Formats: sequence, structure tokens, C-alpha cells
Amino acid sequence: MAATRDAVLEALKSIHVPGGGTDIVAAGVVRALDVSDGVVRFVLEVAAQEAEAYGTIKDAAEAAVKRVDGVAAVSIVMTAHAAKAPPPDLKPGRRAEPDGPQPVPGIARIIAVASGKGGVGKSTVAANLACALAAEGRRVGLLDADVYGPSQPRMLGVSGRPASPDGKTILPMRNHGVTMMSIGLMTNEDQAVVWRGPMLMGALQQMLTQVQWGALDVLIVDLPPGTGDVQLTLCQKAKIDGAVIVSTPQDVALLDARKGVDMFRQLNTPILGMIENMSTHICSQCGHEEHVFGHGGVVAEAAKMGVPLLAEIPLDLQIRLAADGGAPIVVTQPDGPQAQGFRHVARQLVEAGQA
Ligand SMILES: Nc1ncnc2c1ncn2[C@@H]1O[C@H](COP(=O)(O)OP(=O)(O)OP(=O)(O)O)[C@@H](O)[C@H]1O
Repeated sequence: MAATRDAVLEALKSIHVPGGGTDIVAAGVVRALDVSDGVVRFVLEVAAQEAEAYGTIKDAAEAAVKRVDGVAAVSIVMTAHAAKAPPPDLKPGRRAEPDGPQPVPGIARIIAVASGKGGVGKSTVAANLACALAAEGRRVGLLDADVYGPSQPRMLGVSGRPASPDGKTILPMRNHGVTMMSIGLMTNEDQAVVWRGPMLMGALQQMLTQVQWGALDVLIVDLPPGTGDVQLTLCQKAKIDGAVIVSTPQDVALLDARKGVDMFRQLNTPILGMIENMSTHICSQCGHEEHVFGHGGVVAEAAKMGVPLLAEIPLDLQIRLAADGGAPIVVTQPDGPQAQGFRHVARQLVEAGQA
């Protein structure tokens, strides 16, 4: 007999919140319950200060659900949200508590790689930039926060689930000199993930603070395209030292890129510059240069917005084959012409003390 959602909820109602009283279903702690093909998934959304007490409750909930007829597997994700802030203490002579975005311990700088529109090559740029910075001798981390299409595991050639030996912290993956963590490694491949706001914030915060990044000179964050929850959460939680905006030269892409620049400006995040990707195409057969998506659009837009243009990256088959094959072009052909734009950006950022 297949397990039903009602039967699972009934089982969860037998588990009480810490200290007794009401049950976890009535308390609204059980979220995003999904029961399909005998697999039960849900989120326990709890206040940060109660997270420890919920450790045993999570175990009890798992055991109770496993006893339900037809349940083959149970996956519970616990997300901790901060409690409501206490009212401000207006007594004179008190030192102000830190407020707003905070630096992440051990990470000297954070650079966000963003794009207004999807598919413009933001992840390709992030992967190449991270590897190029590592080649410059920087200690580099790459956080793939593209919840809608995490592609860094494929681009950096890593797979498998990150280990968590102590159950509290997560060991990142490492390849090509870059320490990497991806939201894609925390979910099942091919699984369409519908993220709710609080789940997203929990996952992002976990990846920033619970991953053992070690000491880093710079953490590159590959953001999802657009101007949504992830961008806002990231800039509100962590001190972002700068954003790099990737765009193709087409008008539609530029329009969205402008929105991205505006958003970072509103969040007081410095814009380090724009990168024009798929700028020009040189035919590998005859050497003829074509401007597939137009040319020069980003340089003009960057000038209009008073933002530096960091590089123009060609549309090139080698770049795609390298990125999709698990070793970015700056790793496979560091001296080739296709890698030079990325390496130039890395050097510029290092020289400017930005990476
Ligand atoms: N300069 C380039 N030359 C050739 N192919 C490229 C180039 N840049 C990116 N690509 C290819 O285009 C595709 C999309 O690139 P990528 O995944 O980096 O885009 P994205 O902006 O991160 O997309 P998404 O919005 O889905 O996250 C990939 O297959 C990638 O290999």
C-alpha cells in the first residue's frame, strides 16, 4: 500500500515540540511535506535558538514516519531561522550591536557573479574566473548559489555528496585548485526543486557559514540570473565586496543587466565591472569574425552606467567544450587565446586588491 500524506501527517502529530504542549504539525514547524512513491520529504523550520533541542525531535519524527505503512525512505531538512529581533536598547552609553551584512569568518572577500538574464554564460565566467584566480596563487572558493540551474559541479568536474563527518559542518569539494560547494550537490540530480523563501535563505546561510571553506582570499558566488530572493538574501546576510555582471551584447540581455546593476547599487554593493560574453565569434574553419549577438553593446552600456568593462569573451566552441567537460578553458588551454580574457580579469582584480 502506498503511503499517503494524511497518514504521514497523522504520524507527525504524535511528536511534540520541545518542552511538550502542542505537536509539531499544529505548531507549523513541518513545512513543504512531499510524499511520493514511498519517499517522504519535508522541512522542519525552527527558530535558531531551538535548533539543538530539535535534534532529538527530528530523529523521533523520522522514526515515526518510517513506521507508516508504505514509507520506504524519509528525508528531513532542518532550517533554522532567526528569532524576531528584540526591541532596540535605547539606554545611552551602550555600544552598538553589529547590524546589516556581516563578513564571513575566514573569507577575506566575496565577489558575486551575476547576470540579468539566464544563459548568458554567467556560470562559465564564474568557473573560469575562479580557476584563473587560483592560477594567480589566490586561495579561491566557488559557491554555486544558482538554485534554478546549479552547473558548477559539471563545470569543475566534481560529483557525489559532500561529506559531513560531524553532522554540523559540510566538507566542500575541490578541483583545479578551487574549493567548491554547490546547492546542486545538496539536492538530487534531475530533481526539480521548488524553493520557498525561508528554505532558500536557510540553504544559502548554511552554505556560507557551515561549509568548511578554510582560509580564503576570495569566495566567488555564482548567483542565479535575475534580481530575486537569493541576491537579496546574500547581500543582506553577507558583506559582498563586489559584483561582476555578465551580459551578452543583445539589447534584451543588456536591459536585464541594467536591472542587475541597479539592484546591487541599491544594496550598496560595489560593481567591479561588466563582462561581455559571446562578444564575437571567429570561425574555426576560415577565421572569419562574426558578431552573432551584435558587438559593443556592453561597452556602451557600461560607459553609460559608469561601470568598467572588464573583458570581452568570444563565443568559442573550445570554451563550451571545456566548461561542459569539467575543466574550464583557463585550465585546459591556459595559454590559448580563448583563456586570455578570463586571465586578464583575474589579474585586474588581484592588482586592484579586489580578489
Ligand atoms: N563564451 C562562450 N563560448 C561558447 N559557449 C559558451 C560561452 N559562454 C557560455 N557558453 C555555453 O553556453 C551555455 C550556457 O552557459 P552558462 O551555463 O555559463 O550560462 P548561465 O548564464 O550561467 O546560465 P543559467 O542562467 O542557466 O545559470 C553553456 O553550455 C556554456 O558552455
